[in-house]
Amino acid sequence: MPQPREPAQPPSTCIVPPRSVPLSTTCELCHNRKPYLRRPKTGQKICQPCFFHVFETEIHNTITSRKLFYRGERVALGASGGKDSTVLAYVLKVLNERYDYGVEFVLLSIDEGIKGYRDDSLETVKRNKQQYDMALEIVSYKELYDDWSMDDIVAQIGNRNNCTYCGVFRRQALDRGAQKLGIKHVVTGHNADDMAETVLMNLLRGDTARLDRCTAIITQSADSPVKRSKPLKYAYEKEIVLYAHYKKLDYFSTECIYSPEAFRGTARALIKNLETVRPSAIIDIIRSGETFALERKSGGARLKELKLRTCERCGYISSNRICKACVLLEGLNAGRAAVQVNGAEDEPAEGLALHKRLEHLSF
Ligand SMILES: Nc1ncnc2c1ncn2[C@@H]1O[C@H](COP(=O)(O)OP(=O)(O)OP(=O)(O)O)[C@@H](O)[C@H]1O
Repeated sequence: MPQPREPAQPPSTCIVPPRSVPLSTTCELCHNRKPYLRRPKTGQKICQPCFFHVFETEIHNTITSRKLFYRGERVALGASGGKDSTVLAYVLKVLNERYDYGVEFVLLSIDEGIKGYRDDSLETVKRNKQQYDMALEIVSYKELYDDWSMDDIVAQIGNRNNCTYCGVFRRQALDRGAQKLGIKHVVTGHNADDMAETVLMNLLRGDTARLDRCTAIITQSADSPVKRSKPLKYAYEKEIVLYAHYKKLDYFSTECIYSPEAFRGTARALIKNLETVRPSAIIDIIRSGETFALERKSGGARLKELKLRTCERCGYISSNRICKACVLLEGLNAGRAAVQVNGAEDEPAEGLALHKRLEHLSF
């Protein structure tokens, strides 16, 4: 495998202990080599080869115990160029070869159209394509959604709600990209920290229906023929960063330039604080989410009853007459028309109604 480029500087979350911190004389796993780092997940002092081995083996165990793949399967890998999906691509390649999974992985990138962010990260994915010898498919919002890029959307609606648009569009775009490739399974780089955040958010919102299903490693929504899975579900973000750094993986480390969803940011900060005092908090929150025994009320039953049909606007599979992406597009296009007619930058008359509809959409 060709050697990836060295990252410009160590990642900010790198937690290699300073040289002055005394470590026990031998690695706590192999009892042979000198320890090199303290493992974020367990606090064990271990050497670098053991860190690589334990990190990769845990992902392999997740894959096999949950039977994520089958021999001969073609799987699309949601590749954003960021640390999580880059580590996922690299580790899946390593494991596929080491354990002979017999799976074909294809990189699938969505170009949301964010200048200074996604254009740069896509360059990273193009290099990953060469480094990992995987095919790459790029699908853009502009081609799928009436020529709208995220930059255009933010210029029209402002920073509020932009993550909602991006989330709905990206979810469908990944599905459509996979379908274009004739693939029915997309893996994403969601990690343990992301999972714990989601559990906490659903708990804080009192959203028991989502709490019940948000920890599932394999998901398939009622309006999608494509299933999703998260092989990094139990991998700590800090370990992903360390792994990428020590392996000198080529990834893009800039955050999205548009403001993240405030509530998720707060949950993230809380998780990070909890992790500082009790590293197992992340895995404990996921385990709690997995084992909550919730009485299934209307939410769970409704999903099963939903019938698949095609959206009357775009023809793509949907559980409603009009798919969520088209509902959002309708508002955007109405706003664009209003700006063209009035020549004004004011929020369109439809704006308020659209915000109300957004609140009713379940993402
Ligand atoms: N533009 C994209 N194209 C393809 N897949 C994407 C894209 N954006 C996100 N994903 C997938 O969704 C996962 C979670 O995305 P999220 O936006 O939370 O980014 P992240 O946690 O920073 O992950 P990463 O480090 O991989 O960018 C990513 O790991 C990736 O698999």
